Amino acid sequence: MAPLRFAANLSWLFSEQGPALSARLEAAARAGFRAVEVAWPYTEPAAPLAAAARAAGLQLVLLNTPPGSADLGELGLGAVPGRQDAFREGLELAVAYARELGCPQVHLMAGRVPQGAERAAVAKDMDAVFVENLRHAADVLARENLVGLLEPINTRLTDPRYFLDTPEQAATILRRVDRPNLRLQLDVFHWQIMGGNLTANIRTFLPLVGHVQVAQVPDRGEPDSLGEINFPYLFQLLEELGYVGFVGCEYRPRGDTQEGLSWLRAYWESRGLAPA
Ligand SMILES: O=C(O)C(=O)CO
Repeated sequence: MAPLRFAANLSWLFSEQGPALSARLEAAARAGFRAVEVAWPYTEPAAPLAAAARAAGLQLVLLNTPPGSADLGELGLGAVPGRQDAFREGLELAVAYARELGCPQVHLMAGRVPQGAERAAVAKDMDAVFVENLRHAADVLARENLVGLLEPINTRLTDPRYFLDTPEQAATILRRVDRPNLRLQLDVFHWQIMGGNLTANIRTFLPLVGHVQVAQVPDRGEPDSLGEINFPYLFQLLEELGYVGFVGCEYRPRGDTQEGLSWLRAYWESRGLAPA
């Protein structure tokens, strides 16, 4: 069984280093990471960011398509009717950053039920828009040898208006879009909140999974913080099932990020891996 490869999510970890991604990259490398992910790197030019990642010996493995308009309360545009042009523009930006940064995966954010709309009234239209946008995105990504990811985000605790919120919904959409370079982003935090049954769901949906993210439930802290999920068990399950993608550490440190990484140092030690 190959040990899991962890990626530091620089949008959540190492915030004590300040907002500059270059400082967070250096801190992640010092902590022993070899890979990172960033939600939206677009506030910084791509070339210096790529140089900083190379200098730190880090691979960027995931970034998101842009969130859209804060004024409209948007968090992604993939499934939002009337925003197809903006989704395609955002996709082009994400692809340009992925190309410059050598990032192989793009999280194609579905987005929220628009303000003022009722989910039941717009769900069919949003589903059709999402499928059409995903077919376009898959073809654009394929030309760059990139993978697109669909992430269900829980609507019970984190984001009640998000359009895509269960692995079943995501799997159905993936089947309808039917593109080999579109895969599932398994965020354990969201799956636990939306229904748990993690062992069975991971076994069922892992063939579709291109990326995993972890955080404890309910406080979204470190995997070894007090909560519902037994991560040593889940890490072993992912290894036994032969998962070879990355595991994104997308959680809110209780204090200093480095001090909170004892769970990962313990994992590396248990697998005979000495951080650099
Ligand atoms: O909110 C999350 O879990 C995400 O991964 C968004 O990028």
